[in-house]
Amino acid sequence: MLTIRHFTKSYKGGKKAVDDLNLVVEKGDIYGFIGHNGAGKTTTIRSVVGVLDFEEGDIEIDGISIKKDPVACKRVTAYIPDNPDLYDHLTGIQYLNFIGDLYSVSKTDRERLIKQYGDAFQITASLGNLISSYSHGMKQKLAIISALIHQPKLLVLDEPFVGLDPQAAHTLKAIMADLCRNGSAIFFSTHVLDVAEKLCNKIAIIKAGRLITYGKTEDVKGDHSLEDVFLELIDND
Ligand SMILES: Nc1ncnc2c1ncn2[C@@H]1O[C@H](COP(=O)(O)OP(=O)(O)OP(=O)(O)O)[C@@H](O)[C@H]1O
Repeated sequence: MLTIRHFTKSYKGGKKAVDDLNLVVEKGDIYGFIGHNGAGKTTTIRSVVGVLDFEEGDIEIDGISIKKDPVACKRVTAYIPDNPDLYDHLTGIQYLNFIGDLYSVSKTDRERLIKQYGDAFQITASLGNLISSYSHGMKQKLAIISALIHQPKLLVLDEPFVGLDPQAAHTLKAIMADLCRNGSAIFFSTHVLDVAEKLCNKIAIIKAGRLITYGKTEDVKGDHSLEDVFLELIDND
């Protein structure tokens, strides 16, 4: 579903933020992307979703190169950034309908999914209110619902659990598992290693722009906790 080949990205005047990264996310995978601050996670994620240009390598989504046909790639991808920037002057429901229109979601699917996810995140009663009146967590829930209503083949999330209350985090984990059981793929960054360990079937660890290990969670962590493996790799590699 997502293939990253020899991906390399430098910012103007800086060293390589990501250097020769290769990764494959298959249908049904929940792939956790972990690394210390500044390791290159957001740079990779923003390039995968077509927000950031890159000079070397290629990224394919569902077999299509993001460089050759970015619109086709975006049509099947949903992206939830770490700090979603929504339209404050719209109500929650207006925003969801705007996204539904962009992705040509039918009226029936739209109503069903907004009800399903709105109820799951306990935000249905607030959807008629202006986004400017929402708390940070409510904005994050709205961004998540807007990503889910177009039923993406690939869901990409940057630090999705930061700012969510425990109940919302629990709901999101259940939805992520459900999506992947139904054949979508998820690629997400996180610093919450115990969540990554429980939720992800695959893990990649990045350090200073280079992947230092990746693969099935049980192979990456062996008999140890993911936290122990991560700390050891980050210290010793
Ligand atoms: N707009 C930018 N201009 C210049 N350098 C940047 C820019 N954005 C990121 N970088 C640099 O690229 C490297 C990777 O940053 P990135 O944001 O991808 O890390 P990250 O793994 O997402 O970190 P965090 O966990 O703190 O969010 C860092 O050295 C950072 O300073």
